Amino acid sequence: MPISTITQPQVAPLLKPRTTDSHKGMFGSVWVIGGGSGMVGAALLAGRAALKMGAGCVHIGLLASDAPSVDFVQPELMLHRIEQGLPAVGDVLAIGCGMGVSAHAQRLLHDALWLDAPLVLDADALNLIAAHTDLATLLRERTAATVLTPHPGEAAHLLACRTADIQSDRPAAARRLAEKFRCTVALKGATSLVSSEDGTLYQNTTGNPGMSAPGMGDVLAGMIAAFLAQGVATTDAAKLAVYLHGAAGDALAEFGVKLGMTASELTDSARHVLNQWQTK
Ligand SMILES: NC(=O)C1=CN([C@@H]2O[C@H](COP(=O)(O)OP(=O)(O)OC[C@H]3O[C@@H](n4cnc5c(N)ncnc54)[C@H](OP(=O)(O)O)[C@@H]3O)[C@@H](O)[C@H]2O)[C@@H](O)CC1
Ligand SMILES: Nc1ncnc2c1ncn2[C@@H]1O[C@H](COP(=O)(O)OP(=O)(O)O)[C@@H](O)[C@H]1O
Repeated sequence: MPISTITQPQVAPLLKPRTTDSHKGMFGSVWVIGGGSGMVGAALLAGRAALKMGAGCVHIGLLASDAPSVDFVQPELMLHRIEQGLPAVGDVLAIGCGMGVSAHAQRLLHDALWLDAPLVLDADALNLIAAHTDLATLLRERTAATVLTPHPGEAAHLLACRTADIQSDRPAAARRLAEKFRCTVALKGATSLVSSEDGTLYQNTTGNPGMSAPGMGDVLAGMIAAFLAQGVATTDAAKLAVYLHGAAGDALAEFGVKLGMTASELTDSARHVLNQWQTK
């Protein structure tokens, strides 16, 4: 099956310019659940990215016992410590960033998979699904939109193979994941691939090695969630986010920010690129 390349003219119009009488209620609410002990930053990065991609409101549910109650860098975010069950999440839930694989994380993911709301599953949510067949079954049986965002290591866990096997035939891996779990899949890495549920493949050519830095995947998960919350269709949201994420990295590289690029800088760059597209 041919693989089409994602282009700016395809993805830039997917997010419509705002009307003059718009209000925040029109742009959806995103919840991010993750941030276990020592990895609160992953959930903050995802939540900040969702906010800066235009989501109407963003809540972050943190598992860490020492979770902060406010993000002083981005006080627009609403932070919650999740001690027990899944809260009433909004329009879209991104779950897994820095979440860990504790029994608590496993229970939260179990309940999330039952939700009739779009989900973005990243990082430890993927590792948990790889490790627990009941979660994998729930995922396959979901009817609401789901996007999986594995890096090659996570993809290998999900397909019970080695990272090298994934890398040796990335298109086959992306398609197998989409068909196995009946989801849209963004298989990350240099030249990320997006597969729709039916196995249609799209390759992304934006991005550069400066992006091989911690937290970049957390930002991508937040971006996809924000676009879903704003009404972009599932596979389109993944394509838009993957292309824009790479383009934001390329814009930073053009300014000489290569080695030492940070995920926070990439988020701001993505906002800049997105706004440039909207004014053209
Ligand atoms: N600030 C924070 O709080 C942050 C927290 N974070 C959180 O940390 C948690 C652990 O997530 P993580 O991805 O760092 O580790 P992990 O799942 O063991 O995978 C690493 C292994 O995967 C592979 N691999 C990955 N990419 C590859 C590629 N392109 N190409 C090829 N292989 C690739 C490679 O495997 P190998 O080649 O060794 O088999 C590599 O050794 C998670 O919850 C995350 O959200 C992070 O987001 C960072 C910021
Ligand atoms: N060499 C590269 N070229 C293009 N994109 C890259 C490169 N290295 C990393 N990326 C992108 O950065 C992100 C890294 O995500 P991930 O591995 O999940 O990191 P983390 O877990 O630290 O957030 C992915 O979207 C990936 O496509």
